[in-house]
Amino acid sequence: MHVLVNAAMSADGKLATHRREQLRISGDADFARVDRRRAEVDAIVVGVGTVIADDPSLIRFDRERRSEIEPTGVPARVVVDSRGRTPLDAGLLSGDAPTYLLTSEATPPERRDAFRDAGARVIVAGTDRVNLPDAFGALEREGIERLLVEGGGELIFSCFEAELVDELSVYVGSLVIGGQDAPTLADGNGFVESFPALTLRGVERLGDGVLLRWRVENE
Ligand SMILES: NC(=O)C1=CN([C@@H]2O[C@H](COP(=O)(O)OP(=O)(O)OC[C@H]3O[C@@H](n4cnc5c(N)ncnc54)[C@H](OP(=O)(O)O)[C@@H]3O)[C@@H](O)[C@H]2O)C=CC1
Ligand SMILES: Nc1nc(O)c(N)c(N[C@@H]2O[C@H](COP(=O)(O)O)[C@@H](O)[C@H]2O)n1
Repeated sequence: MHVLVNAAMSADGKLATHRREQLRISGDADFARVDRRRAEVDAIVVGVGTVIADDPSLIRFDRERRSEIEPTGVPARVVVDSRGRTPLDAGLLSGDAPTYLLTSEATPPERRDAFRDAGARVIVAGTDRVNLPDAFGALEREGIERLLVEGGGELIFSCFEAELVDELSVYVGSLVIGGQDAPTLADGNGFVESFPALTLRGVERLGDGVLLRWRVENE
């Protein structure tokens, strides 16, 4: 499996304001690039914090690019949600794309059934919290080879912590958001002694911001 993390942050490293409301950090050129990347993957992944904050639908992608590389199918949507907090009327449960709910045993069976009734494919991995290596392994067995993780910061940190990330792309927009409680690119507990090593692969001006691309050097 190949895992790409892509997100947009302010010059001070924030993904959104401290109110955790969706914020347009990318400009048109970067959104068009993200749509191309979405078209190239098998699934787009977000954490339940992002679902609650943004209610994304994740069905926007560059359809021309998709038809060039993959004549059939659309990218699936995936939410990482240990306790089944995703609202049953969430945008990513509607539309034609398949949706996976990666959850844990903490979600009661009847809540899991409600997600199935809403059309989701439910994968249980972990006792209290989603075990990401196991959950991503289950996605792989479903034929999902290319994953695009869009955030938010807590999920991105966990993906790095579990050494699941192969590639990192960050669009740095020309704004300062500030706020010690605003989400950053990698939140969670943070690393203390050993840090993921990155190799810089690209620096590109896109509109009024900069796209940075790294390869992740997992051992
Ligand atoms: N600028 C950008 O590019 C983007 C910005 N955002 C912004 O980010 C913010 C949301 O980020 P954030 O609050 O960090 O939430 P996340 O979207 O990262 O979701 C985190 C939640 O996912 C659940 N989860 C389950 N298993 C795991 C696991 N193994 N590791 C980590 N999380 C797990 C947890 O909830 P539980 O325990 O209940 O399961 C956790 O609280 C919003 O403001 C949104 O707008 C989001 C995406 C992109
Ligand atoms: N690349 C990027 N740039 C920004 O400025 C953003 N705010 C985001 N947000 C991500 O896109 C999701 C919404 O997508 P759809 O509207 O459903 O297509 C949002 O939930 C974040 O994951 N991304």
